[in-house]
Amino acid sequence: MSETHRDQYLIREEPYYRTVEDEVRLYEAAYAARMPVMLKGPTGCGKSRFVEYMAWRLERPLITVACNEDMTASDLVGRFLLDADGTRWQDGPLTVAARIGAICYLDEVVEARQDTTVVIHPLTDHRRCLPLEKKGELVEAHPDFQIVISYNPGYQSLMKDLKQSTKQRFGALDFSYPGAAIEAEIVAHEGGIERDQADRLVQVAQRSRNLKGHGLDEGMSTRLLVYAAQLMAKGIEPRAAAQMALVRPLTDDPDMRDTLDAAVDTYF
Ligand SMILES: Nc1ncnc2c1ncn2[C@@H]1O[C@H](COP(=O)(O)OP(=O)(O)OP(=O)(O)O)[C@@H](O)[C@H]1O
Repeated sequence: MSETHRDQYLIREEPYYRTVEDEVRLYEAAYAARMPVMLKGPTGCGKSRFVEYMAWRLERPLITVACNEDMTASDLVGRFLLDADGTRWQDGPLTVAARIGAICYLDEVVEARQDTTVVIHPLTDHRRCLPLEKKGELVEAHPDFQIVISYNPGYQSLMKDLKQSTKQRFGALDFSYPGAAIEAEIVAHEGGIERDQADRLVQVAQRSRNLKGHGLDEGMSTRLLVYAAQLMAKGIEPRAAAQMALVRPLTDDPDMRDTLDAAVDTYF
């Protein structure tokens, strides 16, 4: 595999990542052991940003796959394609990652069907290999290869959960929305607004998070707070920005919308 091929997956510039706890040290140790890692936490709380940051820090290529329920094992592993000269094998992202020694990040892996998820099993234990059954090849993972998955326990249902035999192949790091001061620092930095405005956005979000399970499936994510901040930085009045970025995406229920709008009005 050519160096150029590997290079295209390298992250050149340091991604902004605000450390929350001990996650960098723990991840580094897991990577050093080439332990598969599961990042658990709600949507938009910094999991993807963390993997990008770690890939940059460790100088490893990063291949990200957004999983969905229509995804098949071939989408991960590869397939034969028909072209003018006949058939040609094309590696899927997991196979590419295993060959070039990338960190392969499977985002929202629980979305994938279980028969798709099991293809990662031989890569996540001592075998560290990937059988390409259709091609009749056994790919030995490059020594730098590591698999990382993200998983939102909140969305879990009986139909959609990872098998124990999958879960128990990973070390897991818990992610959640950071404490108010750190989250405001992130929102101010990412959104380009003053700190006191960011503090207020975080207060609104914290209110919404208390409503989780009481009419809301999820509270406002850090990602949404960054969106609101970005609108404010473009000159949109805070109330309008908060309604557009924080309240409307979250709920279609008129009562809940009024409750959240009232929370916005308290702070802006
Ligand atoms: N600790 C952090 N440091 C820097 N930015 C952060 C941090 N946490 C969250 N963010 C900001 O929040 C945004 C959303 O985070 P990210 O995309 O990593 O979420 P995620 O947890 O991967 O969500 P999903 O599961 O929906 O993919 C980022 O683009 C970034 O702006």
